[in-house]
Amino acid sequence: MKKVLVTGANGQLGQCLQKITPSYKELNVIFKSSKELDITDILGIEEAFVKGNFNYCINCAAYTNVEQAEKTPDIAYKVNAEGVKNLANVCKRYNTTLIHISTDYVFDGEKDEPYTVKDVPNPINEYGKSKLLGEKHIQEIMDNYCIIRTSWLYSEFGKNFYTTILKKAKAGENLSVTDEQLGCPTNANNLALYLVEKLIQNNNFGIEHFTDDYSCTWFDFAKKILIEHELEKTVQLRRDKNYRTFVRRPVNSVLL
Ligand SMILES: NC(=O)C1=CN([C@@H]2O[C@H](COP(=O)(O)OP(=O)(O)OC[C@H]3O[C@@H](n4cnc5c(N)ncnc54)[C@H](OP(=O)(O)O)[C@@H]3O)[C@@H](O)[C@H]2O)C=CC1
Ligand SMILES: Cc1cn([C@H]2C[C@H](O)[C@@H](COP(=O)(O)OP(=O)(O)O[C@H]3O[C@@H](C)C(=O)[C@@H](O)[C@H]3O)O2)c(=O)[nH]c1=O
Repeated sequence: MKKVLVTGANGQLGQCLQKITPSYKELNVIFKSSKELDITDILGIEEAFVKGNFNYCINCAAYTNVEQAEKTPDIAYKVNAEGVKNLANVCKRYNTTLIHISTDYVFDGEKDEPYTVKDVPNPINEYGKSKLLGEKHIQEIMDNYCIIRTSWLYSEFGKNFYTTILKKAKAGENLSVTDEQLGCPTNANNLALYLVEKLIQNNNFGIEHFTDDYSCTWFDFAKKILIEHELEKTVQLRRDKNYRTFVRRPVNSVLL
């Protein structure tokens, strides 16, 4: 039986993991929400690990509000860099393998081709910079880790592009969506399945990229969402070249 701690358990990916792990009898998974375990609280983490005997920690905890991170970067760095550093230190001490989730936004988006794990990150916004610092802390501190970069996560849980577009469309709002970014929408349920398979196979080292293997623009993705819900005839979807946003985002963040 493998004992696994999941941090940030009430977020999107955490909830996808909560949905599937009960059917894996070889895993004993302990889920901790931000209220139950704050990764910026060193003593709290220590207390969880001293009692825990965890073989693995899957870190789903993060500050993911890209717009707000640009306005108040301190909170993003506190969670995405310092919080991750805390986890890396404690995982090392208790011989726990850390599986950490990172993002396509560590890249600057200027490449004409998909980004591989060999490409050098160069984030262009505070969220991406804070996530890259988290990656670096893990690499400096640990040997037993897996950093999985993914992109454009969506699911039925929480606030993400999919649920936002659907909510707007169902409320009858006309949509205006940027076609200025290219990336890989990834169903968080698929990532959850991949993570569980990794735990079972004990196959967990270094940096990886995981996506659903097709790329499109946010505009294309919005169109797909409308079609899936048979809303394409009732809602007007407009291509937007100047969607109002405070933050620079990578133009191409397709991961290979
Ligand atoms: N969403 C996306 O499109 C993508 C996400 N990722 C990465 O995937 C991972 C999972 O993302 P996702 O599930 O979508 O994100 P969510 O924002 O849905 O979930 C993140 C969770 O982390 C929790 N959290 C925030 N601060 C802390 C803290 N100090 N201690 C413990 N928990 C905390 C949040 O709790 P609370 O709500 O209470 O603040 C929330 O439940 C993250 O690392 C993210 O960077 C990568 C690529 C794309
Ligand atoms: C809701 C909406 C967004 N947009 C634009 C804004 C943005 O450029 C893009 C996507 O919107 P979002 O708010 O989902 O963008 P964003 O928060 O940048 O999404 C990112 O989140 C972080 C956590 C990641 O790690 C990334 O992989 C990526 O998923 O679409 C529109 O053009 N029209 C709309 O109606």
